[in-house]
Amino acid sequence: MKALQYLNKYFSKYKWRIIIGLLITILSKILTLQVPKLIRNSFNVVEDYLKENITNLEEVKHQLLINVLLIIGVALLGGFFTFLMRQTIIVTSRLIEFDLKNEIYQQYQRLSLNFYKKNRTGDLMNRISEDVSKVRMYVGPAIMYSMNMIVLFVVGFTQMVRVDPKLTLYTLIPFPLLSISIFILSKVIHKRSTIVQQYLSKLTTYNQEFFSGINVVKSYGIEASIIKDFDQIADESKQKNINLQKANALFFPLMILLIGISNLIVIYIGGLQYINGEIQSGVIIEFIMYVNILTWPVAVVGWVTSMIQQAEASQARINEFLQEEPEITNNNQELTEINGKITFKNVTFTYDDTNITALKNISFIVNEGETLAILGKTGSGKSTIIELISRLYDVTEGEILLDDKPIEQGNLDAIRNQIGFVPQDPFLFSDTIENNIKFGKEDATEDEIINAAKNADVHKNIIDFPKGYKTILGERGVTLSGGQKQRVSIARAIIKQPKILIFDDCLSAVDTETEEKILSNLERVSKNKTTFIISHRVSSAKNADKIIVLDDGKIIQQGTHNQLITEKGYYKDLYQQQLLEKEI
Ligand SMILES: Nc1ncnc2c1ncn2[C@@H]1O[C@H](COP(=O)(O)OP(=O)(O)OP(=O)(O)O)[C@@H](O)[C@H]1O
Repeated sequence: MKALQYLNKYFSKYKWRIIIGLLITILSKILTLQVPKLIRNSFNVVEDYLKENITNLEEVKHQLLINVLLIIGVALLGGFFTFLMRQTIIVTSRLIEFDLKNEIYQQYQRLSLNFYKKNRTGDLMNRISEDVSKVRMYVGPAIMYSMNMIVLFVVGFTQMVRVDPKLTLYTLIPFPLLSISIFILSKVIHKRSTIVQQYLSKLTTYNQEFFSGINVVKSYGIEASIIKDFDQIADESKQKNINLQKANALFFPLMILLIGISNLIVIYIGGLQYINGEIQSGVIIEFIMYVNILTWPVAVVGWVTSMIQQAEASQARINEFLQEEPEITNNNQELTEINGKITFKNVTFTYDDTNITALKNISFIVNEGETLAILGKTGSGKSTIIELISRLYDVTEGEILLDDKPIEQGNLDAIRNQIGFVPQDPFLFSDTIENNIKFGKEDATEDEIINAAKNADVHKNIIDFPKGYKTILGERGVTLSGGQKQRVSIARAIIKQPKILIFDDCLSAVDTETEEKILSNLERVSKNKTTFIISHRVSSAKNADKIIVLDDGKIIQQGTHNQLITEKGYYKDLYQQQLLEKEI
């Protein structure tokens, strides 16, 4: 129960709702338990008339009518309070669920990129949906049924003892047996349903991967083997489901058997007492009703216990994430002004998870408004430089200065707000093209959006779609080509008019002619902005103020285009090779 203590703050936040819920529960159960008493009275009145203890038939009719009206009234009122009980407690559980989801979501936003690298997306999604739902079952139904059970038992038991202590004792004999057997059965059901759930997610994951990779599956013609694998998982899943249903199928017969035994005891012992003249016939009916009313709360004990166990496990998983501290912290709360000068001083960086030293002793200076092009073979550390500038990671050794001050001392939001980043593999949301571009600047006007799209050379493609800028992208919308995606992503970065622009190999999917056009537009757009261009093409780098060439995390060449084409090395080789390709 330790993990669940985390929820105490929410219980305290909603304490009044919970207290009112508790009071309503008590009221509704007291009312429910009036019905057996009234029925006992009705039977006793009839019995008294038959035994001639009461001789006036009109009086009997009158008492019966009053009892019937009271039964209807009490049942209606009890129903109304049961409705109110659900309204208060279940609604409170939904409010706590909402708060908890928001808390986890805010924590997700706070955490650094490394956290996302270490944890799988499925796991992140599961904790905020599945695990929170399981916790809700504890704060809502589990608490409601527990209150229900306690109140019913205390009130019911007191009423029974008052009427007939001996019969009460006999009636309750099967109850421990009932709760133990249901507890054991609930455990079996819980175990089996967990396995069924695991198979369900196995099936979902399998299908999700299959649908995502449908192109590969179809082009390799391996549908038959996919179907075979699917059949196997589906067959195992079916078997586990059948096992679960077998356990489920035992639940009701077991309940009915135990209720039956209790009823038999009441009839037998009560019957003997009646023959001996110790009780009236109404008491037997009253006790049969108690058996039926009290059996259900006992039956849910096992269920409630398993709900609490599951919630405990889920909350422990949630707490793991909630207690995680972001590696990158904002050390300056003041919104600082940024000009865009970037200095790398002997920077070395090692990725925690793989222990790969991606950058080794890197130094360079990019003045405000200058353009730096970074070239190098794949895996040489180009993207890592960019991640450090955006402070997605902090350096392992050395120092990065922003406007001559350590980057860690700047306001994190201000830095990120002043960076327009176009990643290697652009991500567009399932939303309109317009909103995808505006993502960089929420309050952008239509003119600004069109202007950014024109500068990214994608405006003409967009207006060719029947719905233009309102075209929906993504799974149920239009699929853009790789080059079109890159250009929408460029428009998103430049609309922000940031101080620092970063293009991470983002022109790889466009032809050289479009590349030329975009580059000349960007030259205009990125005037006075510090710009980083990562590329595999000399054509993207040649106009930069400075060029650095990386190999295995080290700078092996640096200078301007004119300097580097005269120097023997990677840059000159690449230049000549790409010149040749152009001529061919
Ligand atoms: N998130 C990460 N976790 C661990 N190692 C990483 C991570 N990202 C990159 N690396 C490793 O760091 C090295 C440099 O990678 P980086 O992505 O910076 O290279 P790159 O020059 O941008 O390559 P490419 O041109 O293929 O994009 C590689 O060996 C890579 O495997």
